[in-house]
Amino acid sequence: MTQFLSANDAPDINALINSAKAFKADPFGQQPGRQKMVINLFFNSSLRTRMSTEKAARQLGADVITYDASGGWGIEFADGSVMNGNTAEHVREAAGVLSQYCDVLCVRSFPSLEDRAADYEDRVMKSFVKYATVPVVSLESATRHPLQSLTDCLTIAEHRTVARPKVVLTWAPHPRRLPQCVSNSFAEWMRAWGEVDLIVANPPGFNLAPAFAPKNIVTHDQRAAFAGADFIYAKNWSAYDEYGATTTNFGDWMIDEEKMTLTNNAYFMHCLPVRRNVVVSDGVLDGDRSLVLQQANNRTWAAQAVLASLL
Ligand SMILES: NCCC[C@H](NC(=O)CCC(=O)O)C(=O)O
Ligand SMILES: NC(=O)OP(=O)(O)O
Repeated sequence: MTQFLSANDAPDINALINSAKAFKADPFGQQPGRQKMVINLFFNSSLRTRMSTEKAARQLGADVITYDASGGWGIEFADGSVMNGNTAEHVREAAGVLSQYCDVLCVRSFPSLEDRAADYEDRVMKSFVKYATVPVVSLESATRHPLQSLTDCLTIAEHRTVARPKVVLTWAPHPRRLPQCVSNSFAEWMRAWGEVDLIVANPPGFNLAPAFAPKNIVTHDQRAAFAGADFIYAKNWSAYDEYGATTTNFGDWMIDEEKMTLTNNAYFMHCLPVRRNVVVSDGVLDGDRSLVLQQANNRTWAAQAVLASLL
């Protein structure tokens, strides 16, 4: 692996899952990070990604610097721009400088949700890849969250009781408009992994980009989708078609105990952070089929598998 931005960068997902399992069993078992440096650059908030990636780097023997880029110099991404506005340095210099300070560069940069073409070009992440001379890891870009998705594969692999579980990715209400990244990436990885039957349930107008969720796996009937499901993966996302739009007219999309009875005693999954009693009821989140804390734990092992491969 030379970078980690999408499922395309992981030619063998089961090998990564097995590597993550090995680190979970023996966190300090390999130290490919000794005398190496990992830099984490965050343009947006984080709890899990920040802590688990730092922990992963340290357990591999690496040193790690985390930088809150939202409080730093404004970075320019447009080529040929006359920089007489608010941006103080160009990504060409920023990426070039940081590459001299580290062996792996990890970046989080959410979408604008204003300009679909710009967001779906993944310009920020791609610019760091273009101008960095070290491997780049996505900590959630404008379109994807691959470390979360690898974690989700690991968590499903650990908990499935049938070879090919039914997995439902369901839209859920939220008071703010959120990125499509987690959901795009989850669908991308489930399909690339090829070991689950994936259905995506969302209200009309909220279909994900067809490249991630083709029409034949999408339904607008959440209750029908839940029938016989082994895993329910909940997430809000804003609209792709009417880009960035959301609704406060949520309808009956929150996940609660009654809906979970439609499933095959399914596990409940969410990447966190989650809005209680908006996305999911307390009863489901605190219930014994909720995997949200196990998922957050698995973030460390997934990050360790990826960083070990790149270091
Ligand atoms: N990294 C995991 C999710 C990050 C982000 N969630 C959020 O912004 C939630 C914020 C809130 O609940 O206000 C998202 O949906 O992509
Ligand atoms: N799941 C996840 O990425 O959480 P953070 O946004 O807190 O890093």
